Amino acid sequence: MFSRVLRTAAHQGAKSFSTSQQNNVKVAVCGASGGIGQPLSLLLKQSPLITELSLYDIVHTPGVAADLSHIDTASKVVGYNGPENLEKALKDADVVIIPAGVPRKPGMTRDDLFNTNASIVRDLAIACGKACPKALVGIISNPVNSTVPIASEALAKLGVLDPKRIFGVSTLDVVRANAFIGEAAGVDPAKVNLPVIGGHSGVTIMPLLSQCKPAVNFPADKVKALTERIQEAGTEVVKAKAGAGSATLSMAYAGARFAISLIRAIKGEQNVVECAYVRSDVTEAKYFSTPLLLGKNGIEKNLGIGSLNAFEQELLAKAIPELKKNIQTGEDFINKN
Ligand SMILES: NC(=O)C1=CN([C@@H]2O[C@H](COP(=O)(O)OP(=O)(O)OC[C@H]3O[C@@H](n4cnc5c(N)ncnc54)[C@H](O)[C@@H]3O)[C@@H](O)[C@H]2O)C=CC1
Ligand SMILES: O=C([O-])CC(=O)C(=O)O
Repeated sequence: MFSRVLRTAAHQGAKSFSTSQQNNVKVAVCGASGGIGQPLSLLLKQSPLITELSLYDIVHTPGVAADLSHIDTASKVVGYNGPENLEKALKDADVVIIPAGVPRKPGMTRDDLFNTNASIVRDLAIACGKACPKALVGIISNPVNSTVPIASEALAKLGVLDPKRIFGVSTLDVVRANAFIGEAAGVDPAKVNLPVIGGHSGVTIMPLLSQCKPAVNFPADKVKALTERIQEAGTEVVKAKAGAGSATLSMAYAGARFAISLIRAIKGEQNVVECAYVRSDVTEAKYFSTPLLLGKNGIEKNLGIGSLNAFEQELLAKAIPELKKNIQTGEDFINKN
C-alpha cells in the first residue's frame, strides 16, 4: 500500500497483533460491487488489521469476492449476494461501511439522491441492528446529512441505537482539503491536517483553515476561493466524469482511511482522531461533523469545533439551517416509512 495512512496502519497493525485484546476483526462492505465498493474493498484487503472481509451487494459479489480472494494477504474474503444473504454478511461484524446506493449525475444535487438512497440505507441499518448491533457503522451513501439520521432513527426504532457507533463518512472532505491546501501552500499534502466540520454537502462543508496544521496564512480572497473549492469538490468530480458517476477512487481511499482508523481504535490504539458526521450537541444541529477521538466503542470524546474566526463563524451561520433541514428530512422519512 502506497499511502501514508494505510502504510502507517499496516505498521501499527503488525504492532497491535502482539499486544491488543481483539485480534479478529470482521469488516463488512455493503455496496461492495460498486464504483466505491470495489476499490474500497481492494484497499481493505491490503490491511493486516482485518481478518475477514465480508462483501455484500445486490449484484456481482461472487465475482468481486473471487477476484479479491486471490490477493496474497491473510484476510478471508467472502461474498454475499442479494437481500436473503444480508444478515449472514453482517453477522458479528465489528465494522460496517456502507457505500450502497445511486451516485449523482451532472446537474443533480446530493439531495436528489434521497428518494432512492433513503430506503436502501434504512434497510441496511435495520439489518445491522439485527445482525451486528455492536458494530461501528460508517455511512458513505448520500445525502449523508440525511442518511445518518435515517440510519440512527431506524436503529432507535429497533431499540439498539448507540449514537457513539454511527458515523457519516466525511473523510473525503478532509482528504480533499489536505490536497488542495498542500498544493496551494507548497507543502506535502500528506503532512497537512485540516479539520473539516459541519456536514457533507455545499455550504454545510466547513473547512477550518484557521486550525490547519501546519499553520497556513492565505489572504482573505484565497481563503474564500479554497473554501468554496473544498465545498464544491464533489461537484467538480461529477462534472469531470460527465455522467459516469461521482468520486469513487478518492472516496475509496478516504473510506479505507476511516475504516482503518475505526479498527485501530477498536484494537486499543490511543489518540486516533477522525472528523465524522455524528449525533452531536456541539451546535444547534442534532448531527454535526467534528474531530472525534475514537475508542473501542466508537466515539470516545467529541473534540468540538475549537475557536472559529469571523469568516468561519459566517460559514457556521450558513451551515446550521441547511443541516437542520436535511436532518429533519431524514427523520421525517423514518417516521412515515
Ligand atoms: N460520503 C461521501 O463523501 C461520498 C459519498 N458518495 C456516495 O456513495 C454512494 C455510492 O456511490 P458509487 O459507488 O459511485 O455508486 P455505484 O452505483 O457505482 O455503486 C453503488 C452500489 O450499491 C449497490 N446497491 C444498490 N442498492 C443496494 C442495496 N440495497 N444493498 C446493497 N448494495 C446496493 C449497487 O448494486 C452498486 O454496486 C452514492 O450515494 C454516492 O453519492 C460518493 C462519493 C463520496
Ligand atoms: O458529490 C457527490 O455526489 C459525491 C460526494 O459526496 C463527494 O464526492 O463528495
